[in-house]
Amino acid sequence: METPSTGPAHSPAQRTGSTEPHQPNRPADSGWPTEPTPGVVRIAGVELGAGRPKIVVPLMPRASSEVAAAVAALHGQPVDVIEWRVDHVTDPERAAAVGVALRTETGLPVLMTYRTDREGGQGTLADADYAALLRRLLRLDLADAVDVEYRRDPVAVASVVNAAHAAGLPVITSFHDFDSTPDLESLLGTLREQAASGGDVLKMAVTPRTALDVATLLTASATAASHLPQHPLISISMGSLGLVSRVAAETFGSCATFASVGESSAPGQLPAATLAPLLGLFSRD
Ligand SMILES: O=C1C[C@@](O)(C(=O)O)C[C@@H](O)[C@@H]1O
Repeated sequence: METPSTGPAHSPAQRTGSTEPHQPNRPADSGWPTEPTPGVVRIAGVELGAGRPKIVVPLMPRASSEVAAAVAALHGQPVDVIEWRVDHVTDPERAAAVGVALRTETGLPVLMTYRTDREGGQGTLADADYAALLRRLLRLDLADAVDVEYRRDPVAVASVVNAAHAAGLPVITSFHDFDSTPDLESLLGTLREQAASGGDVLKMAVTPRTALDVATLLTASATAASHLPQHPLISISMGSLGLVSRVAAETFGSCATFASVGESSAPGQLPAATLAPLLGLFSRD
């Protein structure tokens, strides 16, 4: 079975195969196929939508001084992609310095995410400032993919989507519900809207109250996997009740799953080292 990377053994040069500045998802740099494979999205060469679900580990440094320790903790851990939770940076003016420190400390691909409290994060930026911050960090080449909460102001969403795509980077659109699990039609509706707003990978993370809610999320995931085959999905039923969605991700068509190393960023995340062998158990390879 294909296994995840373990920790920050990669250097940026190893990742791109060159010592040139990192230009993710640009085939000329890396020898990646020039024709995109349908339904596969690459984050700096890590394929979402092919093979086993990829393990994404959120890191939440508040300042650049915390980056080295956060990255060191990844050593020997199964991790494919780092999610940089920009909303935890105490001063948004310092976010670029944190991103540079991350790039310096690890060659692992970086998914950049900024969330407000409604979306499970710490951020307080209004939509226009949120979009401006993400666009600035993208211009500085501090991410290999960006997450956008698609229900924000459409103008702000479009500006981030366009900036990412202009840079050759994929967009993960997200829908979070920390109170409930919408019904099946609503969940499928959010995925269709995410696709229409430019998402390459579509994510839903919802909260179950009953086992049937978990089943609803899983049904939405399996249904969308066959109806929207161009878009890899990430489907999460949060909390301990929804754990099956994280470990049986592959069974229900989810291309990635979030896991912790140290602090977790959402209810129900397992430690990456616990999750990796469980993903293997559910693998069809
Ligand atoms: O969207 C997600 C998924 C997540 O909420 C989870 O449930 O694991 C964790 C977040 O860090 C990430 O941005």
